[in-house]
Amino acid sequence: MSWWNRFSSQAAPGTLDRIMKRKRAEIEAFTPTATSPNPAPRDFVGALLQRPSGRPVSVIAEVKRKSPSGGAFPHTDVVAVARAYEAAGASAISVLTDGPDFGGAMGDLVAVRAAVSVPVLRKDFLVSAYEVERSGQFGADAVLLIADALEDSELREMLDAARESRVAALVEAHTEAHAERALAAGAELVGINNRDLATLKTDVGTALRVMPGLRSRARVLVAESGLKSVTDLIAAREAGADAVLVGESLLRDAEPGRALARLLGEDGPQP
Ligand SMILES: O=P(O)(O)OC[C@@H](O)[C@@H](O)c1c[nH]c2ccccc12
Repeated sequence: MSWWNRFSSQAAPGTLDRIMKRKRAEIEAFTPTATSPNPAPRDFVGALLQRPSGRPVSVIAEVKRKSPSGGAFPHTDVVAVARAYEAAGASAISVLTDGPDFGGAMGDLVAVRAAVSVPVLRKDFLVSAYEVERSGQFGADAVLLIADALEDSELREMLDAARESRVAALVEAHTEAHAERALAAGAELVGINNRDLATLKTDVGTALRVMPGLRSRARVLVAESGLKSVTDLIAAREAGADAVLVGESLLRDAEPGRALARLLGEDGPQP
């Protein structure tokens, strides 16, 4: 890396910092709506632990219209893609609800949940217990919490809110230190993100290095980001993953459902 690149990447605020600033400003303007009863939650943990036979791991398949690292994806009908994922064997669907950076909306979560019967994860940059509760009211069976971006006290409050709302919480970390913070705060489901959300650089070795040290203490381990092949899934399984979270490599395909079937090793009838 040249001195200029090193200088400019240090000088520029990281992507995660930029998004979290926006999210923390948004929450102030967030007006509570009338609360509706939480619909019967679907069992996210059970879905990830019941690995269908013959598959290396359970897959949480993600829908998003764009991303800061990947640009725009060719599919805009996230409901159709979610249906195709379910038909191809996804154990759960991850729905990006952030608008500015991922082209999503809460309406996508509601529409996807109505269209599939597997559990649905709300993927966003949540900053408060109130948003966790509200996610459940909109039908999220699980929420993502990003340990690297939250204080310990926030993480605890949000985990409490998730338990009260009967919403599963997948706590994501990019480093071993943040994964330890997640466990200390009481997280049972831990995701290791191969992508550094500050620099957007992805190293699929990250989860493989960090997961073995967490295996005995996490109920569910998920390897996240940058996964493309059956080999990647087998490596994740061998490092202790129960599930993987995959978006981009499926969304780049003309047929994301077929791409998922291939990833699960089901490329048509076996001889
Ligand atoms: O599209 P990919 O590289 O397969 O990655 C999916 C998912 O892991 C990624 O979208 C993600 C992981 N953690 C996040 C936090 C916020 C936004 C997005 C993410």
